[in-house]
Amino acid sequence: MAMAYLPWRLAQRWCPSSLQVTSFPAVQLHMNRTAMRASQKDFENAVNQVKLLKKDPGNEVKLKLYALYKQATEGPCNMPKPGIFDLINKAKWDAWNALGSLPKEAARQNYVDLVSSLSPSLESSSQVEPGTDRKSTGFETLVVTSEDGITKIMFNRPTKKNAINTEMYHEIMHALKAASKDDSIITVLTGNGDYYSSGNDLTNFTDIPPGGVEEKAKNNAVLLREFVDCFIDFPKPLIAVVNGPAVGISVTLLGLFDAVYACDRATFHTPFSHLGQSPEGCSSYTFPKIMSPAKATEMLIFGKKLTAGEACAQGLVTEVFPDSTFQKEVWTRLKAFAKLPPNAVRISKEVIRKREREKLHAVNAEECSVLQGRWLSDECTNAVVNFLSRKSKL
Ligand SMILES: CCCCCCCCCCC/C=C/C(=O)SCCNC(=O)CCNC(=O)[C@H](O)C(C)(C)COP(=O)(O)OP(=O)(O)OC[C@H]1O[C@@H](n2cnc3c(N)ncnc32)[C@H](O)[C@@H]1OP(=O)(O)O
Repeated sequence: MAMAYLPWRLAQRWCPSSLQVTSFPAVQLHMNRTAMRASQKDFENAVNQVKLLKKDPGNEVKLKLYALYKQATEGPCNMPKPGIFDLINKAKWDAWNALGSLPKEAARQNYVDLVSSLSPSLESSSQVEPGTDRKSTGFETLVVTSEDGITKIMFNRPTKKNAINTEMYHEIMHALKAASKDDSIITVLTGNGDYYSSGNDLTNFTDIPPGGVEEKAKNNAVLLREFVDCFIDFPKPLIAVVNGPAVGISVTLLGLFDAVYACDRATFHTPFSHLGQSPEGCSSYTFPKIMSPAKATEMLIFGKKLTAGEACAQGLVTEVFPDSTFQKEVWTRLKAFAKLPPNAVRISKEVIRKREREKLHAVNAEECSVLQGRWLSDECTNAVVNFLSRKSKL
């Protein structure tokens, strides 16, 4: 406990051989780049790099570095457990012991990965400009940034109302997997421009592979299931900052978020029947639980569009803010959340989610299987053709 608030200089003193750190449970820390193996030289460079860090990475990270260093150099924790009043050494022992039997090679790699994420010069795929937040590169459809303990994943196809094309599905999965392993405390999804997201990009239906529509529908059912699984299994608090209207899958997924903040301009619309489709994102299970079966029916079957205020009254939205102050108010709040003790936050999320995880996976599998059939129906085909030929809009 006291550890978490130790000043940087003081913390350095109790870290053996300058500053070594690392990971927590193997789940959290495991390799970013599984195919790669850090050499002894990479590891030594990373150890030296840590000494050059200009900014205090925080005690949580330092503990991780300590544990990974010990694991990489000495193997599994071999020290007697310190007494409960020896707070600092106990925290270090806990961090090291939590790595269990993680192989030295994996610990070395995790150490190098962690240092890379703190130090721009070691990581070619992440760009850190002095004085600004860390901004990911390599995404075509998203802007991903990490700052103040918050990883922000922003849909970035504003001219298409942030419709989710196949590339974006893949990039969101990639960004979520990276966020689950980075040092942020919470992860936020939001949209660039006037929409949060207009849901599935309807042009996803037009590119038919040589195997025909059946094969396309099958592949997309697999993709969708994998995509929704990433939300079910996400280990940190996931927060939606709904900056404007939301449609389809961008609405249904909200039932898997831990908090949803919306501006008063936002609307929530799931016109599945109009599109000849059926609910996904586990909404056939989460929505009736959140808002009562009858209210869920109005949305998911009859396509009733809710205002932000209505969605809040029905429990889908946590709180609504005036558009004029939305960003300022919400981000102030999120920054305060991100200062909470990381382990407590993560553990609480796990306690809440674990009761439902198995059920959610089963619901997801079933919804995707039903949708696979729907995508091959005339009702769905006609709706998509109508939209693409501009005969209909929501
Ligand atoms: C064989 C099987 C393949 C299946 C692949 C599926 C993979 C997983 C599927 C998961 C299931 C998900 C379901 C859903 O999300 S259902 C909801 C789908 N969304 C919609 O139906 C919304 C359609 N869009 C609209 O009705 C309007 O665009 C909207 C009301 C959102 C905004 O209207 P407005 O007049 O303000 O703006 P424009 O229409 O001019 O839009 C600007 C440009 O953006 C394009 N746009 C917007 N939304 C979409 C979209 N969802 N898909 C594709 N394109 C979209 C629009 O066409 C405009 O483009 P242009 O400027 O180029 O004309």
